[in-house]
Amino acid sequence: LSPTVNFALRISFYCALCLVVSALAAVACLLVNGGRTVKNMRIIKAFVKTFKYFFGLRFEVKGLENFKVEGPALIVSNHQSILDMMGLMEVLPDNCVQVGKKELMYMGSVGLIMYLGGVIFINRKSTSSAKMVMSEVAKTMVTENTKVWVYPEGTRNCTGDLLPFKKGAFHLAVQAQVPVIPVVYSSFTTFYNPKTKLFTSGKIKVEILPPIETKGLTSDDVTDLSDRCFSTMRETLFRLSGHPGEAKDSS
Ligand SMILES: CCCCCCCCCCCCCCCCC(=O)SCCNC(=O)CCNC(=O)[C@H](O)C(C)(C)COP(=O)(O)OP(=O)(O)OC[C@H]1O[C@@H](n2cnc3c(N)ncnc32)[C@H](O)[C@@H]1OP(=O)(O)O
Ligand SMILES: CCCCCCCC/C=C\CCCCCCCC(=O)OC[C@@H](O)COP(=O)(O)O
Repeated sequence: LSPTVNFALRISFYCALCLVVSALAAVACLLVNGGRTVKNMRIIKAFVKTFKYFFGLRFEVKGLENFKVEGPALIVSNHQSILDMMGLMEVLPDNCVQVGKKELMYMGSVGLIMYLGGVIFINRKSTSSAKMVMSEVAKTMVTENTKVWVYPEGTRNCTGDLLPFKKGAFHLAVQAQVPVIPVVYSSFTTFYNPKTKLFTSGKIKVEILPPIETKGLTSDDVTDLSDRCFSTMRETLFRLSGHPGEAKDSS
C-alpha cells in the first residue's frame, strides 16, 4: 500500500470508529443519564479508551495527582490533531467539560455525543459572543464545581512547537479565581504527520503539571499568567519530545 492510501485508510477508519461508537455511546448516555450532563463523560471516556489499541498507540502518563485539586479548575493543553481526543480521554478527570468550536456540533453522531457530554461550544468567528459564553462558564464552573478543559492555541498544530496562546482560557481562570493545570502531550511528529502522510503506531508521553494558583489575580495579570503557562508548557513539550530547545528549526 502506498503511504498516501495507508494514511487515508487509517484516518477514515478513525473517523468511522468515532461516528459509530458515538452513536452507541449516545444511546448509553441517554439510557443512563437521560440528557446533557458532564456525567456522560465517564461513559464516553470508557468507550474512547479502547481506541488506542486499534492504532497501536501507547500513552505514558505522569502527574495524574496534580488533577486532585479541591473544587473547580481550568485545564489547558496543547492541541496537535483530531487524534487528541484519545489523549484527552486517557487522562480526563471527573466533572470536566471541554470548550470546542461550534462547527463540531454538526459532525453527526460525534456532535451529538459532544453535546450530551456537556461540551461548551463557542463561535470563534465572533470574539464578543465567545467571550460572553466563557464569562458565563466562569460562573457556572464555580457553582457546579466543574473543571473546564481549553486548548489555548485555539486550533490544531502539528509542528512540534506551540502556537502563541489565545487569552480566553486565562481570562476564564482569573474571572473564576480557579487554578490553572497545564497538561502537555509529547509531539506526534515521529508517528503522525498529515503533510507527509505518516500515521504509524507510536508512544505519547503525557504530563500533568502542578496547578498554578490565580487567587487574587485580576485582568491585568492575564498576560503574565498566559506567558508563564506558555513557557512551562513549551519547555515540557520539548523535554517530552526529546529535542530540548531547538524544535522550531527541526520541524
Ligand atoms: C464515543 C466516541 C467519541 C467520539 C468523539 C467524542 C468527543 C468527546 C468530547 C471531546 C471534546 C473535544 C473538544 C475539542 C475541541 C477543540 C477545539 O475546538 S479547539 C478550538 C476552540 N477553542 C478555542 O478557540 C479556545 C481558545 N481560544 C480563546 O480562548 C480565544 O481567546 C477566544 C475566546 C475564542 C476569542 O478568540 P479571538 O476571537 O481570536 O480573540 P482573541 O484575540 O483571543 O481576544 C481578543 C481580546 O479579547 C481578550 N479576551 C479574550 N477573552 C476574554 C474574556 N473572557 N474576557 C475579557 N477579555 C477577553 C483578549 O485578551 C484579547 O485582548 P488583548 O488586549 O489582545 O489581550
Ligand atoms: C452527518 C455529518 C457527518 C460528518 C462526518 C464527520 C466525521 C468526523 C468523525 C470523527 C472525527 C473525530 C473528531 C473527534 C473530535 C476532535 C475535535 C477536534 O480536534 O476538532 C478540531 C478543533 O479542535 C480545531 O479545529 P481547527 O484545527 O481550527 O480546524
